[in-house]
Amino acid sequence: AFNADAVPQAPEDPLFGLMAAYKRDTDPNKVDVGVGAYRDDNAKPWVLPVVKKADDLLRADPNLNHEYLPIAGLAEFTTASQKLILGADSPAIKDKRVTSLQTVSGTGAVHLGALFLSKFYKPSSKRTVYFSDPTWPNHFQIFSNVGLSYKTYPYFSKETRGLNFDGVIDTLQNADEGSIIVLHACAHNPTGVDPTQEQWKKIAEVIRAKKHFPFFDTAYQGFASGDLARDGWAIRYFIEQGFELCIAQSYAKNFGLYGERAGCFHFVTAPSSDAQSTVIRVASQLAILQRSEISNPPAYGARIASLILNDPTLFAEWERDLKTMSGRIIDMRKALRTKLEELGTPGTWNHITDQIGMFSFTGLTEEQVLKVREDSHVYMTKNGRISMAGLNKHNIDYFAKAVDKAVK
Ligand SMILES: Cc1ncc(COP(=O)(O)O)c(CN[C@](O)(C(=O)O)[C@@H](O)C(=O)O)c1O
Repeated sequence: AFNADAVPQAPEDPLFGLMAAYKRDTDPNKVDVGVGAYRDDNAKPWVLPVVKKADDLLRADPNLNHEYLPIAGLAEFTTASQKLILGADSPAIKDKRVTSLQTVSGTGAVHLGALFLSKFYKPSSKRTVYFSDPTWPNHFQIFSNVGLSYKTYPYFSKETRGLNFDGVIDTLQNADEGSIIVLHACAHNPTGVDPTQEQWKKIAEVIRAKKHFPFFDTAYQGFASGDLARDGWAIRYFIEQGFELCIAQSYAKNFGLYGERAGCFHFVTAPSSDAQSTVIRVASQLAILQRSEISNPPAYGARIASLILNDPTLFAEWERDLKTMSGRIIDMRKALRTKLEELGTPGTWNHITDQIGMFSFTGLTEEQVLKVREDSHVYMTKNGRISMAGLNKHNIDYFAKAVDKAVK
């Protein structure tokens, strides 16, 4: 007998709880700056025009069916995904040192990587995973679920509201040799603070010196700078430096395929004479894990993304759609900073425009976050993160006044 009555109540997921609370709120002025999902200037979800076009093409295909995909997913999708994040001229692709599997979005890729490492990365010795503090909250439970213990490296400086670079370096320097280091490739969630290229080079030096293993999580390529190659710079630099690493790649945001769960996992091995046979063995073990977890990944989102990634005209249109999203977010950053400065809201607000990507780490305290929710029906995560795409011409004045009221 199971005695399910012994199962304890789990806490509600903070983010999905916030989304549900927002949906329940009937106040006409309510503002959702919670979930990291793009909204247009009317606070509506935005189906990228290029995704609509790809959808029409897909539905017009008379050979379209609902057969299983291979365990590793749609090959034209994973191949195109490698080129997108590594660069078409990547030495890792040329040397066939990378293997990729289509996953259940970014979460599935982080999980598959964590599961693989828990089984094969220095299994006989103590392994520690390091996350930035703060990080995407789901990182903790994904890695704990596969039995890997974790610590954090300081990442955000409250004083400068920028990167605590010394904190990063010192902690990685003093971490046990050969730790797994989870790094946000660009548009850090939740802080919107990224290392400069010079700082990335120093971080790579420490990771090399300590024989750490880099695990990149990229969920916002194209959102940080609006330029896909630039947003992939850190990963490409590490590859140039010859690192062996993992990459979890989400297409939720940059294709707006949130609920279709389109993503990819890449394992890159270091240059060596038997790199290709290593990658083939790694691929075989990843396939066994994927088979037991999901058997094979969902087809629709990958087909849409693959059509766009593999067609130069659609790709160019996608880049324009990306600029529409990243451009509107930047406009909202400028507008919000200006409004808060005009209101004389206590504190400085340059970090709203200094930070990049989808989120702003406002600096609001937990009680101010609760206050802005109770008084003004504004929904942001309790760490003070706001998803800039939740703001628009119609609500930004109201939002700025709500923050001003909570902070004063
Ligand atoms: C750093 C990071 N990595 C991976 C993911 C997973 O994304 P998916 O599985 O949908 O591809 C997110 C999404 N994080 C959120 O945008 C966020 O609001 O933080 C939200 O979708 C979430 O799941 O929490 C993320 O921010």
